[in-house]
Amino acid sequence: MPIRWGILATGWIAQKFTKDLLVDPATRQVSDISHTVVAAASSSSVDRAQKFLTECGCPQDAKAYGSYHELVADPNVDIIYVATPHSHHFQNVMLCLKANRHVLCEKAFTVNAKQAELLYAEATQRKLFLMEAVWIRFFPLCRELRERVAAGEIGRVHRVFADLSFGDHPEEKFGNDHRMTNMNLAGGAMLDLGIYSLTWVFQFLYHIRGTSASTQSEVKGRPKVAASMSKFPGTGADEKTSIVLTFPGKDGADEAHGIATTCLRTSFDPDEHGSAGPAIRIQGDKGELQVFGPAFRPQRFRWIMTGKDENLKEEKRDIPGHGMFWEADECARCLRDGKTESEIMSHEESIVIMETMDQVRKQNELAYPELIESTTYDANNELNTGKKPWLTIRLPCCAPPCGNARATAEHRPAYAHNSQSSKLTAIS
Ligand SMILES: NC(=O)C1=CN([C@@H]2O[C@H](COP(=O)(O)OP(=O)(O)OC[C@H]3O[C@@H](n4cnc5c(N)ncnc54)[C@H](OP(=O)(O)O)[C@@H]3O)[C@@H](O)[C@H]2O)C=CC1
Ligand SMILES: O=C1OC[C@@H](O)[C@H](O)[C@H]1O
Repeated sequence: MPIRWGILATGWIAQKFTKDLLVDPATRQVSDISHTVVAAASSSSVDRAQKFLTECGCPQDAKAYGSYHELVADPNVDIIYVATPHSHHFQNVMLCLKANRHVLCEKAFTVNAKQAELLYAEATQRKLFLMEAVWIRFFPLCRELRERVAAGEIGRVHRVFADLSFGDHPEEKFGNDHRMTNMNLAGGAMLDLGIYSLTWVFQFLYHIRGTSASTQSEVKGRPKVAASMSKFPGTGADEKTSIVLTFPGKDGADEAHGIATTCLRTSFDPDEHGSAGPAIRIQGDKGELQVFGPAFRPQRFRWIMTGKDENLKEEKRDIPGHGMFWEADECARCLRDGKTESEIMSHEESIVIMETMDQVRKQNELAYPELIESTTYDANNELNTGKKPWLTIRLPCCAPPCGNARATAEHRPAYAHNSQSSKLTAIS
């Protein structure tokens, strides 16, 4: 029986994911599970949900709903894919769980770690499957690289650099209302892009530690965090974030460093031909593994071994589609096998990464509005019902401590600075 998916929200990534779900698994040599889409919901309108189903090529009898509440109540849905902005994830996922639905939720999983803990606790208590959709972890390429590094191919890993940055002009490309920059939608480079840089660091300095003969002597532990953020003048969301993580070593020795960076103004690949080199470098005492960006959809890598000549030959792994089906396959297998979490993206690791990002934000005084930082679930709040009056309300950042040096008087009438409480402040 195919796994029956319900899609919650009908935006950009929902469309990519849904089309991937409908790709024949045989094209990726998968035959043990399959997927179908039985419903989609839009908080905007039922027409939008219907249009989405049609455009994605979903089965004719898939149901279109004009609210998230109707979707979660549909008994034909096995698992719901949550594809709203991160600001909404806590409320939307809890809505699904309270209706006893399994869930795959887009990254960043939540706005803060406490929200993540509450969701995972609710899922565990209800024996429901729940996973953060960090899709790259399920790429065959990433599985292979984790295995080869865990097997000791580059020796003990001492340092990982990882970057995901876009060289856009964010004022022009996103403005102040887009989810990438809008504080009300938990905008900013770190939660959206930096999470991939962190994922690369965590895969090699956290996830695989202690899992093989070669990493058994390594300690697995939460990193120390030191980070710097610079803010986007229009809204105060982070536009540049650089994080240095120190992972513990045995008896205080052999610590490893992870350097995760993200930026909305400089590209990981300025000429779009790869001339800038690898976006990810995993450095061990026997050599270095380099992975070419984008960090969110890697296809090429190379090994550079200490003291060897034939080093620079690249290897490539093709993706027969967008690449989101591999995480969906993992969900299907977990449901089939009665698992409530995936070992590849565990609840615990998802929480540790959220805690890391909490620390980065705290060190840099970045707080989101109370509505979206809240850990109080409310089935009927606007994040679940799709009433969006608050979208026109902007949080601010034209004065200390937001650090927005470029703000000028002309910004000020548009924004109400409220850094003390982070509450939304209405503007006319
Ligand atoms: N894995 C990946 O490669 C990617 C993951 N993402 C993640 O997916 C999530 C969504 O991103 P993306 O699809 O690009 O975003 P979009 O803005 O394209 O879509 C978000 C959807 O959420 C719903 N929504 C509900 N309330 C709001 C609101 N107040 N403002 C905006 N949208 C609202 C809307 O659907 P409706 O009206 O139908 O309810 C909207 O279409 C983010 O968390 C992002 O990090 C994004 C891109 C790539
Ligand atoms: O997850 C993502 O990956 C691709 C990016 O374009 C997008 O902004 C981000 O959300």
